[in-house]
Amino acid sequence: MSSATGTVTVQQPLNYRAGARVQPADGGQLEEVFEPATGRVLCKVPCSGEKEVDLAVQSAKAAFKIWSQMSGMERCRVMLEAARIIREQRDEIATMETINNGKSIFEARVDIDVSWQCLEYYAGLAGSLAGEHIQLPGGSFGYTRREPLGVCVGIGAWNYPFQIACWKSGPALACGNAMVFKPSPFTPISVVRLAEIFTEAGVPKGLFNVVQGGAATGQFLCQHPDVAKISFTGSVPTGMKIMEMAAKGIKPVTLELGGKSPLIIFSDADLENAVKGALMANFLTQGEVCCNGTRVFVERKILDTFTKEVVKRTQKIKIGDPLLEDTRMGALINRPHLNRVQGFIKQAKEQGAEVLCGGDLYVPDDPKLKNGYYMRPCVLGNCKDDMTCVKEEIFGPVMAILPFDTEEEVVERANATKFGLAGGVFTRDIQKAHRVVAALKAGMCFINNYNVSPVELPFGGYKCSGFGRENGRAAIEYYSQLKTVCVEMGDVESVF
Ligand SMILES: NC(=O)c1ccc[n+]([C@@H]2O[C@H](COP(=O)([O-])OP(=O)(O)OC[C@H]3O[C@@H](n4cnc5c(N)ncnc54)[C@H](O)[C@@H]3O)[C@@H](O)[C@H]2O)c1
Ligand SMILES: C[N+](C)(C)CCCC=O
Repeated sequence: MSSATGTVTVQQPLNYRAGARVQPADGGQLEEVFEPATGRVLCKVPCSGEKEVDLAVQSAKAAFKIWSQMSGMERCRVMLEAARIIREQRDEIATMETINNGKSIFEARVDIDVSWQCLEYYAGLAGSLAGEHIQLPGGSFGYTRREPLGVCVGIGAWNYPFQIACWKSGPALACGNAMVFKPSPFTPISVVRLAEIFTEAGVPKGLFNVVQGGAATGQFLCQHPDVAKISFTGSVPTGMKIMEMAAKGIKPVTLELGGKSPLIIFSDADLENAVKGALMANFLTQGEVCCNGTRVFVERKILDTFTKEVVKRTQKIKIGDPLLEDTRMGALINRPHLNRVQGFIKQAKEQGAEVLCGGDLYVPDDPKLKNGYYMRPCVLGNCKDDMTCVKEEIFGPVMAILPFDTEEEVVERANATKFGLAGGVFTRDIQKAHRVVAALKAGMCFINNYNVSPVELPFGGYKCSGFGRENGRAAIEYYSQLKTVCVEMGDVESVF
């Protein structure tokens, strides 16, 4: 694949089954895949039908028999090798991600680093997965075994295509499972590279398969009788459908869904860090980040100073060709999504919010970028809690600033949402910081920073933002099951 913006075409098949790229056995409708930076079509991908989904699941089932019998240490070695290859190919994979997603190359490299770190982390855990030994009366005893689930399905969103696949396959494979992964039809490219890397590293052929397609393909996967678990990253409405399908087969699910997270800035915060934190909380990946702190509550005493500084720095964000080293904001994922984000800004204005900066379309000077999906990052002032822009997930570069007066008031307002993915607080008062995060109804809270993602820390939501956890030791619980064995050392005392 050539690597300059506007020059790429993707020709190889993007399904991956039994250790090789394949055309789907029953590929139906063709999905056009766009390069967000230019609006060009990168390729057309056939959506996998029921037959291809079944072949992928059967391929995973066969590999599961081998992989699940290997020791944790053997699995560890293979996963470490996969992590090493990703590290070695970091720039190439990051370039693919940027071309398909539109995010800056600077950020894509960070995503790839987080990806190999995730595989390394779970490789490290694989060798120490163990149960317990429990003594019982008369010398009898019991023990528990941590066993894999079987074939797990991963369904991903388009904002972190490679990273999401690693966050799911890392713990799944470490626990001895196989996986069939379906990326978003908007970003089908980089995950196939991950599949190749796993094979190169030495996983049994078929252990990690990729099927391409949209909702229909996803449904075939979720409904397949040989699938043991579904791990989904995406929107709340799709999450509900996934849960309904999983319920029919009593399949466990992990749901990583949307958010509308609060970021609370107290007047005693280090202003420089708070401003940087607010930008990190809103403008990574063009604002298309599930855990973004898009409701920025600012203590009234510092509202003007904080807002002025945030606006000044937001206006300086370098937008443009995402493959250029100094670009910090690339293109949104596609035209309909850009229009949707613009619609939210229009509605915000109608409802009385003030656009303090940005929000308009951005047309780069470079002629090859003129059909790309760019907009200027936006800061909204004069926001009220009941405005649509404050209640709904926009999933674009739009920050809403809301003043507050007391701790009690801001905690109540921060929690007044159906979502509960993340939250953040900036203050120098350590007791206040811990008190506030303890009161926030959110799964991932940050104190004096935002949107950092160490793989050692569990990540996941409360309320409508989902359940189950990715990353950290916690994810092991969601990719394994516990078998209890009760061992009698004496004679059977029968009641009959
Ligand atoms: N919590 C997290 O970790 C996290 C991370 C990234 C994105 N997200 C959320 O994802 C959303 C944006 O992503 P999106 O637009 O790709 O979400 P989406 O729900 O439209 O799609 C997500 C995935 O589900 C598939 N899908 C759609 N309908 C399906 C169905 N009926 N059955 C099975 N699969 C189906 C899609 O093809 C895609 O692969 C946002 O709400 C964002 O907050 C959450
Ligand atoms: C890596 N981040 C920035 C924490 C994002 C995690 C995935 C959410 O969309």
